[in-house]
This record gives sequence, structure tokens and C-alpha cells, in this order.
Amino acid sequence: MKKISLLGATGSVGTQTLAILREHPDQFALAAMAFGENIQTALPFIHEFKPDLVAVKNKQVADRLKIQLDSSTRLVYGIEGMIEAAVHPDSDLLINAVLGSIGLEPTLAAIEAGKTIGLANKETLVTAGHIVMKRSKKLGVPILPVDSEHSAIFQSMQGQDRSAISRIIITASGGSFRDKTRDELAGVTVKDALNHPNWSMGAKITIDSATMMNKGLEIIEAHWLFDLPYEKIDTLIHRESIVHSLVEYADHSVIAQLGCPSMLVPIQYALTYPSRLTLKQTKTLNLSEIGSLHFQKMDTHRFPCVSLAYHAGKTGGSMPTVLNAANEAAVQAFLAGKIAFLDIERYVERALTNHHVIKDPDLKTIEAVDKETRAFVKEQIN
Ligand SMILES: NC(=O)C1=CN([C@@H]2O[C@H](COP(=O)(O)OP(=O)(O)OC[C@H]3O[C@@H](n4cnc5c(N)ncnc54)[C@H](OP(=O)(O)O)[C@@H]3O)[C@@H](O)[C@H]2O)C=CC1
Ligand SMILES: CC(=O)[C@@H](O)[C@H](O)COP(=O)(O)O
Ligand SMILES: [Mn+2]
Repeated sequence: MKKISLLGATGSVGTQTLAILREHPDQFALAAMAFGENIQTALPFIHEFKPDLVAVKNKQVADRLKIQLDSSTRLVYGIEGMIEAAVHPDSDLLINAVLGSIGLEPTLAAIEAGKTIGLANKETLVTAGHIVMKRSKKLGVPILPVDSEHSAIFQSMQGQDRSAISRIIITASGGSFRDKTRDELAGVTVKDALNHPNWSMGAKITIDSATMMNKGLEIIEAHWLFDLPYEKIDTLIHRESIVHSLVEYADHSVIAQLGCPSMLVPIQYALTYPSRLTLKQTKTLNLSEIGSLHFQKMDTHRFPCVSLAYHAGKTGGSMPTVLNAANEAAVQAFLAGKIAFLDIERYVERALTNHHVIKDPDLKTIEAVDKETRAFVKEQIN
């Protein structure tokens, strides 16, 4: 029986994690969960999985939830509460599926507490990959990818000679607007942007897919997770999202992981690694029914966010923190109807240009840069 701490329990990855726990009650139990403010979604989960500890965003949410819970559930709040959930003494594994760079501190706390981490929260690695990976390596704490492409790469590396990897190829669906020209992007709506062709995900990552910033974040995430230079990280547009990513070796052998698009598979692999369990909730891949798969070179003119991410990643230091924070702030503004779709990349670029890079930033510096960047973007928008 593995005991799990789950951050972001009410979100897309969080609820799918709970669906896996529900399918295998003999294998998993929920020790602690954290969410933001969606009490309506969380309450049935609390009753069903009976975690010892529940963490919420702030005191107001905690007060509202408290009157609906019995005294057997401990209730905490704020970032300290989320950290308490991440390091719960009973838990063997943390699934970090919270949204945004707020996931960084709980990740670091879990590493210090020696908890294996299944990481969906890619912003953590983008914003402070050097700190996270240094501590996890030093303490021997595994960080298992949950992001579908990184899970595919991880699965394609099992039993292989990692020193013989010549490159990894991260696939990209192209997102909601993949068939639109740049001119056609000028007037797109939030509703259109949220209509991803292959994946049903939270709002922020769906917008990231449409701008292709998701691939940019994933390039930086892969750099840290697999300790590969940016020159060995490629992207490829693959509209069906069946080939989840590929690894090419020195002998030109290419190993990939395939499957119908479902986050249940990478989530479960992180939960069971290195074993595998049955998964009734996913479809069998039937390639003869699909017939053909399509691949297309990444177009960085059409999708400039990929170039912005390579630039930030290769520059290093505090630059990826700026990329992430500016993107989080700009996407939030787009979702709130305050800026246009193409403004997202403009504000990110402006924030990168405005920033004087700080080498090897510590946690405090990263938190300060994150805050300043969000303020910069907000000020520019206003
Ligand atoms: N969705 C997907 O298929 C994939 C997602 N990812 C990554 O996984 C992470 C989660 O994505 P996704 O599930 O789509 O996101 P969602 O928006 O669906 O869920 C986000 C979760 O984080 C919680 N949350 C947000 N802010 C806070 C806060 N301040 N304090 C506590 N909890 C908070 C939300 O709580 P509430 O809603 O209750 O306020 C919710 O539970 C992201 O980093 C994303 O990039 C990676 C690969 C695929
Ligand atoms: C499911 C998952 O891992 C997402 O990150 C997904 O990859 C988004 O799709 P695209 O970014 O390829 O559109
Ligand atoms: Mn992904």
C-alpha cells in the first residue's frame, strides 16, 4: 500500500490521480491533499478518500470548509499548509499537480523530507530547475515525470545507455489554433483558445498549448529532468498526440512511447514506477484504425514562444524564472479578458528584454524575480 500526498487535487491532473487511486484501492491510499478554493469539487473527494490532512489556499476557504467537515480531518491553509500536505509523515510519494510556480516550495520541502515526487507541476522546474535538481540529486530523491512527453521520454530511456542519447524529440499537438496563420490569431477568443483538439486540461496549460509556450516550458523541464543540453532537445509537431515523445540514440535507433492521449497513463506510471498496473479507464491504441500519423517541422516564426524558451533556457540564471512568471501573469490576463491572445508572447518577450540576468540565483532571488516580473507585466498591461 503506497500512501500519497496530492497537491492540486481538484484540478485536471489531480482528479485523474484520484481516479487511479479509486481504481486500485488495494494499492494506494490518500494521506493528504491540497487544493485552492474549489470546495464543491473537493468535498466528495474528502469524504471518499478520507485523507488525514487537507490544505486549502487561505483562511477564508478553510473557514468555509471547516463547517462541512467532521473533526477527524485536519485542516490547514496557505503555503505552509500546502507544504505540510507535501511532507505528510505517512506519505510515500507526492504528486505535485498544483498550478504555477507556487508549487516550488512544497517540492523543495518534499525533497528535504525524502519523499519521492511525481511532478506534473512543470513551472517548478522551469523557474528553479537548478535548485530542485541539485537538492534531489544530493539527497537521492527521485523526481518522476508526470508530464506526458517527459513520461514518454523517461519510459523510452528505461534499460538504455543514457550516455548514448543523441537527442530527445518532444512532440507538440500544435494546440487549439494549429491550422490558423499568425494574421488569423489576432482576433481569437478565450473560448476558442480553450478548445484543445486532443487533451482535456486545465485552462492555463490549454492556453500554453495554443501559444506553444507549453512546449517551451517542456523544453526547459526536459533539460533539468534528463540533464541534457538544449542542443540535444528538439521538438516536432504531431497533430494526433499518439507518439508522446521520442529518444534517439547514437546508433540512430529511435525509441518512442505511444498511446491514446490520456494523462492517466503517465500519472499511473509515476505512481507505480518501476512496475506497471492494469488501467481499465484508458483505450487500447488501435493503429490500423487510426491509419496514418502526421509529423511536421516546428515553425518558430509561427510559434515564437518556442524560441523565447530556448533563449531563456540557454541564457540560464534568472531568465527562465522571468519567462515563467511573465507567462503566468500574461495568461491570467488573457483568461480574464484583459489582453489579446497575441499579447501573451509580446508581454513575455518584453519581460525577458527588460530583465538583467542574475547568475545562479538562490531561492530568495528567484522568489523576488518571480514577484517583480508579475508586477512588471501587470504594470505594462495597465
Ligand atoms: N492537465 C494536464 O493534462 C496536464 C497538466 N500539467 C501540469 O500540471 C499542473 C496542473 O495542471 P492542471 O491540472 O491542468 O491545472 P488545473 O487548473 O486543472 O488545476 C490546478 C490545481 O491547482 C490548485 N491551485 C491553484 N492555485 C492554488 C493555490 N494558490 N493554492 C493551492 N492550490 C492551488 C487548484 O485548486 P482550485 O481549483 O481548487 O482553486 C487546482 O486543484 C500544471 O503545472 C500543468 O502545467 C502537465 C501535463 C498535463
Ligand atoms: C498532456 C500533456 O502533457 C500536455 O502538456 C500536452 O502535451 C499538451 O499538448 P500540446 O502542448 O502538445 O498541445
Ligand atoms: Mn505535456
